[in-house]
Amino acid sequence: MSNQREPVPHRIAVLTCGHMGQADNWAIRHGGQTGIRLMENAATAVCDVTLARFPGVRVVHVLCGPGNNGGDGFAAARLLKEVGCDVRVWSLGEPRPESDAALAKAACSARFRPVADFTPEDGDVVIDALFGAGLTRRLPDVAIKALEKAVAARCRIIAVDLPSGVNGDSGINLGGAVGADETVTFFRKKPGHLLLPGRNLCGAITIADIGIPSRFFDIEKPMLFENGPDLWQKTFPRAKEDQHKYSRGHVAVFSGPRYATGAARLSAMAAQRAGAGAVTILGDAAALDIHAAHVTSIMLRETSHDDGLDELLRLKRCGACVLGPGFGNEGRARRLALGVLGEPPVLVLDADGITAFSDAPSELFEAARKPGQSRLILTPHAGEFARLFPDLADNGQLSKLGKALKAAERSSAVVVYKGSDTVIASPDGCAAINVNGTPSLATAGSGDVLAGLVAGFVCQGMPLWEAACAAVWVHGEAGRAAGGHAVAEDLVDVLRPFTRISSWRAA
Ligand SMILES: NC(=O)C1=CN([C@@H]2O[C@H](COP(=O)(O)OP(=O)(O)OC[C@H]3O[C@@H](n4cnc5c(N)ncnc54)[C@H](OP(=O)(O)O)[C@@H]3O)[C@@H](O)[C@H]2O)[C@@H](O)CC1
Ligand SMILES: [K+]
Repeated sequence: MSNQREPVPHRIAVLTCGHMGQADNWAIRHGGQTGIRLMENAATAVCDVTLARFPGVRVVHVLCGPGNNGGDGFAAARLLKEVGCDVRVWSLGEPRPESDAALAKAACSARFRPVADFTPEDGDVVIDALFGAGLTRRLPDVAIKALEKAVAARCRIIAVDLPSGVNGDSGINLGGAVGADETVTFFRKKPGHLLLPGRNLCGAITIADIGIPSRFFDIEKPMLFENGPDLWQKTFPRAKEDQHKYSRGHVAVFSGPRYATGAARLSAMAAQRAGAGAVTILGDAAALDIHAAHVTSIMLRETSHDDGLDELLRLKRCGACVLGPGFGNEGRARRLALGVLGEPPVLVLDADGITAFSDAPSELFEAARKPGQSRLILTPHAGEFARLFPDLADNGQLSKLGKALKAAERSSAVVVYKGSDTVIASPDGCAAINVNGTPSLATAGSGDVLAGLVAGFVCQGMPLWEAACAAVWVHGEAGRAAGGHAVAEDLVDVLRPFTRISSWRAA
C-alpha cells in the first residue's frame, strides 16, 4: 500500500493465492509455524464449522485431492472420526511423498476409497477438499462427477478454502464447480471469494485463523481489500462547525441537451446527498429551462458560447465535475474532458464521456498522466470498459480485478469497473472489491447516481480512490434500502442515512 494512504485495518485485506502462499511460507520461516501445524489448524477450523453447522451429523464424506487442499481434508477426516462421526474418505490421486498432505494422510486411520466410487446418500454432509488455491485448470472429470453426485443426493457441502473448480484469484469457474453451503478459508479471503461467479458458489464464508501472525502485513503491505467503511472511514468527510457551502465543496455537472437532462440531475442530486455544499448544473439554455422546472437548491449556469470549460472554471471553488451522463455530443465531451484535465477540478468521466474516447483512448490517458495524485476517475460498466481498454477486456488470462488494475495503471485514473462485483482500482496498485451491490442497481440512471456520489465525496476532500470506494459502497447500501424494482430516483431518496458516518456505524 502506498505511503500516502491512511493505514487500513489489515483484517479487511484480501490475499491473492500467490500472496497466501507467501504468508504460509513467512509463517513457517519467521512466525514459528510448521506446514503441518498450519494444515492441522485449517482442518480444525473445517471440523469446527462442520459440527457447528450440522450438529449431530453422522455420516461425513470427505473428498480429498492430491495437494494440500486434500491434506486439509485428510486431517479434518481424522478429527471428525475422533469425535465419533462416521467418516468416509474418497481420494483422488496420491499426495507427493513427504509433503504435508502425505503426512496428514498417513495420520488418518480412515479407509480410503477412490473418488470414482463415491456414493453419497440423501442429506449426507460432504467436505470438498479436492482442490483449492493450487487449481489452475478444469477439474478432472472424476472430480466433476463426484461433485455432481453430491448435488444430486442433496448433500450439504462444506468447501475447504474454495469450492473446487473455482479459481481463487479470479472467481472464475474453471469447470465443474458446484455451489457450497459453507466455505472455510484461511487467514484472509481471496479474490475468488468476492468476484463472480465464485462469490455465489461459496455459500457462507468463514475466515479461520490458522496461526499466521498478522505482523505478516508489516512486511507485505496490503494492496487489495474488500470494500467497506473500514477501508475509507478515516478520510470520510465530517461536517465542521465553521464550514460554509463552498468550503464544504462544490460539484459541477455537465448536462445533456433538452431531451436528455435527467441523467445530469440524478448526478447532481446524488452529489448533494453525498454532502457537497454547492452543486451547479452547466448546460445550454434549452436544457436549463427543463432543469429549472425540476430543481430548487441546485444552481444552474448557462454554457452558451464555448464548450463550457470557461463557465466551469468561473465556478467558485469547484472541486469535482461530472461529465458524461446523458451528455450526447461526443466531440464536445472529448474537448471538455481534455480541457478539464488541464485544470484543478477532478474529472469524473462516465457514460458518453467515456464512449467519446473509444477511437482515441490514449489521448485521454496522456492528458491524465501528470505527476502527483490522479485527477481522473473513470466509471465504466463492462461495455464502456471494452471501448477504452479493448485488449484488456478481451484478455482471457486476466480476472476482472487484473483488468481493472491494468486499466488504472494505463490510464493514470482511478477506475471503477462496475458490475455486481464492482472493482475500484487505483493507479498505485491498490484495489477494492465491492460485494454489497444488488440487482436493484441495474436500472437506468443508477450509474448517474454513482458518478454524482463520487464527485460529491471528492469535492469534500476525500482522496480519489477512497472517494470512489465510499461511493460504490453507499450506492450499494442505497440499492438494498430501495429494494426490488427501485428506479434511480428512489436511490437518491434513500441515500441520506448512508452518507452519514453515525448511521452506517450503527448499521
Ligand atoms: N501451504 C500451506 O501451508 C497451507 C495450505 N493450505 C491448503 O493448501 C491448499 C493449496 O494447496 P496446493 O497448493 O497444494 O493446491 P491444491 O489446490 O491442493 O491443488 C494442487 C494439486 O492439484 C494438482 N492439480 C491442480 N489442478 C489440477 C487438475 N485440474 N487436475 C488434476 N490435478 C490438478 C496439482 O498438480 P500439478 O498442477 O502440480 O500437476 C497439485 O498436485 C489451500 O487451498 C489450502 O486448502 C492449508 O492447509 C493452510 C496451510
Ligand atoms: K476445495
